[in-house]
Amino acid sequence: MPQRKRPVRSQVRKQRQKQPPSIPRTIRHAVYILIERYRTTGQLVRDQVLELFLNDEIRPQAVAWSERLILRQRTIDRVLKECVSRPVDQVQASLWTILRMGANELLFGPADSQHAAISETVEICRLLTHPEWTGFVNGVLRGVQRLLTDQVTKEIAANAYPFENHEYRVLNKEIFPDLEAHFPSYMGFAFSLPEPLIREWDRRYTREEFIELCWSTLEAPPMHVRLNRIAVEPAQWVERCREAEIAVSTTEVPESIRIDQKVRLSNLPGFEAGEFVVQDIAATHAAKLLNPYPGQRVLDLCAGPGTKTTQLAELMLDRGELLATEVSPRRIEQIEENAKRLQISCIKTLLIDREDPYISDEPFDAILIDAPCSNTAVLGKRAEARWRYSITELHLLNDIQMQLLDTASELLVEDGRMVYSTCSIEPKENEQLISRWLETHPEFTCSEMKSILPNANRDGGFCALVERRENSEEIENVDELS
Ligand SMILES: C[S@@+](CC[C@H](N)C(=O)[O-])C[C@H]1O[C@@H](n2cnc3c(N)ncnc32)[C@H](O)[C@@H]1O
Repeated sequence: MPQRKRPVRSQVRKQRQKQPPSIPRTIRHAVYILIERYRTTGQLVRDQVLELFLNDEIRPQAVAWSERLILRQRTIDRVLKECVSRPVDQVQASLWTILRMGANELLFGPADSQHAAISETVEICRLLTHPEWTGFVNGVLRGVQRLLTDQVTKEIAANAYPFENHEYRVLNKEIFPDLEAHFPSYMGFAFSLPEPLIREWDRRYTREEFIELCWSTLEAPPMHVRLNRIAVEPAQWVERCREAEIAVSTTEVPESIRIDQKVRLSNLPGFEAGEFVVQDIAATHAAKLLNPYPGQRVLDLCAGPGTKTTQLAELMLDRGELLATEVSPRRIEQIEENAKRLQISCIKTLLIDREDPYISDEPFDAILIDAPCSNTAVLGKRAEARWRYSITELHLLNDIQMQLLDTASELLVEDGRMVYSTCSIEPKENEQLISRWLETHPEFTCSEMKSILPNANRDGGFCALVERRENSEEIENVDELS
């Protein structure tokens, strides 16, 4: 992305006088504010959107447009560079944001709104009191429009980019890298993924698997809810949805139900009564692998916002002690809100210090370590996560993950069980990390692993059961789901 040159003092004064209004006047203006704040502060769109004055209808749309822009940023930039005649590093960063907004709408919005996409984006320049930008923005966006055709194809091609439903929208020029000579590079630009991740996936997967995986990073899978089995039977809940004419489907996991239409959570049966939480099927495996019993003393080490904590409590039939620890005060609040809504009383929360995590003098029977990770198994849901991925970041995460395993192992009773889980598909923070940790902890062994690749219907993820060697066999069972 182009870097803004350091402004001279008189320009700073001029810019201060030209402060844009803080209350969004239009949806595009809201998108501009959200993207600029994300660019300059790193604050996530979802975290900042409530600070803007937006009505309930416009807010989700502004979030969707902004997140799509962030997610498809690399593809958008590739197209824009084709249409911008001046050197890209001479375009101011906020002007580039406006170009990205227009290109986002042209490339991914409905075909019949192209005229509005250009004229309304140009209007943003005036709203921001930059009338001098209008001609340039208009010219570049008309260039993007000229690249578009109304054709789609099922095949990847250097003149086509992934659009929707596994179809590629055809451009009238080959602007992406040549497929035969530079296949991974094509994938990076067309699917808007960072180079280091593309290189990893190219090494690990066949071409078909690679393409399928990249498609899964573009859109969130359908929403699933996990029913609170203490409060409700799946068959009854599904029946109540059908009576309320809400389309849902049962899945291979009895308590996980797919929601097949757009609906507010509060309009699903039993929201207030705590009959369900939103949770993807892939995320349900870790707590089940830990399999805590009623009456046990259990630790959920990285618990916020509490989705798996409540699942552990349900498996314990709300009997015993379940300590949920977190380093984030906001996430502690969320765990407490979730426990309250689900009417679960065995959960206690504890805010801990990242550097010096004192948790308890008493050991635990079972421990879940749902570690912070690169999120590569849920990229379709987390628009910004792909841009955090790097080898350096992975090393930093590995240090935290190793530390969490150390902390947990010291708090486990002699015959206790611990499960390490991530929402990543990177062996470096999954299988390989567990192997490395076991090398320095020969008293432990891994007795089961589950690795799930994401696809159009579900997230991916990883979980591993780790037990003390005296009480367990060598690896019995490695379960690979793809
Ligand atoms: C993958 S999320 C956990 C999701 C949660 N288990 C659930 O199902 O809702 C990882 C969490 O670990 C927390 N975290 C990060 N570093 C930590 C540490 N050193 N100790 C404990 N928690 C940590 C983060 O704040 C984040 O909430």
